[in-house]
Parts: sequence; C-alpha cells; structure tokens
Amino acid sequence: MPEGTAPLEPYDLVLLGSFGGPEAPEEVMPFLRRVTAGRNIPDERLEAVGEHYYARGGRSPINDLNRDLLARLREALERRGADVPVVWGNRNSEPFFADALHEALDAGATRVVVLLTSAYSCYSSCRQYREDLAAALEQVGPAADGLVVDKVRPYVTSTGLGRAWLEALLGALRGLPDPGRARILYVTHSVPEAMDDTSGPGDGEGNLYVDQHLRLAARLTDEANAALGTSVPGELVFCSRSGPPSQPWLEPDVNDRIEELAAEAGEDPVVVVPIGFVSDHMEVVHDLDTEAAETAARVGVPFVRVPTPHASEVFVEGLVDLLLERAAEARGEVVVPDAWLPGDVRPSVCAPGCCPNLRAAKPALCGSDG
Ligand SMILES: CC1=C(CCC(=O)O)c2cc3nc(cc4[nH]c(cc5[nH]c(cc1n2)c(C)c5CCC(=O)O)c(CCC(=O)O)c4C)C(CCC(=O)O)=C3C
Ligand SMILES: [Fe+2]
Repeated sequence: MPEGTAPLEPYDLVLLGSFGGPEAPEEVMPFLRRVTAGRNIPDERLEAVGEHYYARGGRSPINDLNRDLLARLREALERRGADVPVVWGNRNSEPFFADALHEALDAGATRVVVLLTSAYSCYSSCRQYREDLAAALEQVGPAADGLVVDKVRPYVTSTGLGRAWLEALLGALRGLPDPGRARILYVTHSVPEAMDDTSGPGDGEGNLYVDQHLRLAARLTDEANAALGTSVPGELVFCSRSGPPSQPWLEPDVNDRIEELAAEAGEDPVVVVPIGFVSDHMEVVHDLDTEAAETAARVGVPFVRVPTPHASEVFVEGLVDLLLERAAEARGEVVVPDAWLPGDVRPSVCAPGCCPNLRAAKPALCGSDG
C-alpha cells in the first residue's frame, strides 16, 4: 500500500448485508411473504415456518446478532486504521438495502464496499443479494447516480472463517469424554439440486455450493484430527429444506442422518457444525438446537452443537482482512487472495451468468456484466 493511503481507499463506507428476520409477531408473515415472493410456496409451509418464529415471541435472533457484528466490525476496522462508517442493510427486513444506501448517501459516501453474512456461492447465497442490491439502487433513484457499489467475494475459502470454525470445533471435541468416538456432521442450508447444479462460474462447472462446503469440511476434519490425534469421520448434511416434495433438494437431512447413525454407531456422539451459517439465527436455533437435538435425544445419540463464528475475534479480524484485500484490489494492486482451502477462490467481481436466477433474468450489481 503506498504511503499515505488509507487502508480502505478507494472505499469510503462499508455496508454489512444480511438476510434479515422478524422482530415481533406481526412482522412474521410479512417477512415470510417477502422471502418467498414469486416462489409459489404454499401457505401451509409459511404457517409452519411461522410457528418457529412465534414460539420465540416472533423475534428472530438474526438482527440482534448483526447489530452486535456491526459494532465489532466498526471497532476492528478502527483498530486497523480504517476509519469509515459501517452501515447495515437486509434483503428481507428493516433496515432494507435501500435504507442502508440512503444512510450511505447521507454520510457522503461515493464508493461503498459490501460485505455479506453469507460466505458461499449459489443463487440464494450470492446472486440474490446482488439482485436485491441492484433493485435497492434503482429504488433510491437519481440520488444514487454515480455511487459505486462493490462487494467482497464469497469468502468460504478465507483464513478467518476457517480458523474460527476450527477453534470452535476443537473446543467442542475437547469437551467430550472421548473425542475419538465423535462423528462430525457439517450442516448447511439445503437448496434445490438445480440451484447447486448451476452454482459457480456459469461455464458448466456447477455444484460449487456443495463443493465449497465439502472442501471446508475436509480441511476442518483433517486439522481437528491432527490436533487431537484422532481419526473421527466428518460428513456434510443439510437442514431447512422447503419447496414441494416433488422437487429434489440436497440431502441427507440432518435428522435422517442422526437416526441412521444411531443404528450404525450406537451411542457415539454427533458434533454438529453449522458451517453454512455465520450466526445463530432461526435455522440454527430451531432446525438444529431444537429439532435435530430432539431427534438425537429420541434415538439416544449424544448431541453437541458447535457455536457459529459471529462473535469470534478470529472471524471478525478475518472480515477486516477481506475488506482490506478488496480495497487493495480496487486500487489496482497485485493481490494474492488469502486462502485457507485448496482450490478455487471466487473473484470479487462475479462472472456473467454465474449462480443464475433460474426463474427470471434480473439486473445484479457487482458483476462484470454491469
Ligand atoms: C442458501 C441459503 C441460505 C444461506 C445464505 C444466507 O445466509 O443468505 C439461507 C439463509 C437464511 N434463510 C432464512 C430464512 C428462510 N429461508 C427460506 C427459504 C429458502 N432459503 C433458501 C436458501 C438459503 N437460505 C432457499 C433456497 C429457500 C426456498 C425459497 C427461496 O428460494 O427463497 C424461508 C422461507 C420459508 C421456508 O421455505 O423455509 C425462510 C424463512 C434465514 C433467516 C433466519 C432467521 O430469521 O433467523 C437465513 C439467514
Ligand atoms: Fe433460507
């Protein structure tokens, strides 16, 4: 970095982008309708999911966790000499992306760098955010003319995320009476098979969503076994399937797999690592801590759920590294991307047609196709 350059130059503001969630019972159904808009999800499914929220007072943990992350990110950026405003916006609840863009413009921002709470590549994890950012910019209108909005690449391969998960996993394994008997279940959000098949660069490679998870899971299992002198197995399973039964989604479901393990491995503990998520939002507290934990108890399998990285210092410092790396790239410096996983690192400017929207072509920001 040339002397005198502020570490985040040319960016003058960071936008933390997330999924959103309801914070009161009356916000639950509008939130669910927004999430599923245009997708023909039957009302029964929405009501069933609504119950998970109502059982917790209609409040998802996700926004509070993001407020906390926002504060940690501000502190960490300031410590690293990047004294820029950090605003927060969601796809599906207030503050929306458009609110965040208004806040950015009020702060005098001209070049915004977006950091998502989603680390993977697929339509739901990446392009859908880019489409919603484009729609938000459109909604803000002429006031946003000339505003540059760039994004940090899908960062599942990054050191901060990987090391944060490893610390958490080791903590959980060390807490077991006999870590060598554990079975690790890495869990992520199921998506339609067609969404996984088309995830990635758009030149027919596909399956990048599953591939990224498998690579993270393999490295974590290897590192954990090396640290503990064990040889515990790890595998990838899925949660939170929706969609009609006729549509294939990624399997096996975490509950089904726990039942099978009870039959195969008796009372060996399962250690559940929700690598698809960076914070304990509803998927984690309901689908894992409630449903999967109940399944395990019913079949007599000890169940441990590894904490998500959101409050980990290693994770937050890693997010700052990613932001600084993105800024260096924007300045035209030669950047060797930080990578904890072997294999492909996604670019921060998405390729045309990557992780496509299979329903409709929509404008999206942060891609090389404008
Ligand atoms: C890949 C992925 C992530 C990870 C990436 C990321 O973090 O963005 C994610 C995150 C989340 N998903 C969430 C909630 C929901 N997802 C739904 C529906 C769906 N998710 C999908 C995929 C993903 N989802 C898909 C393919 C659908 C089907 C409908 C559609 O194609 O859109 C539905 C509708 C009801 C249902 O069908 O379950 C809800 C309520 C919450 C908030 C939790 C809270 O409130 O604490 C979060 C963080
Ligand atoms: Fe979801």
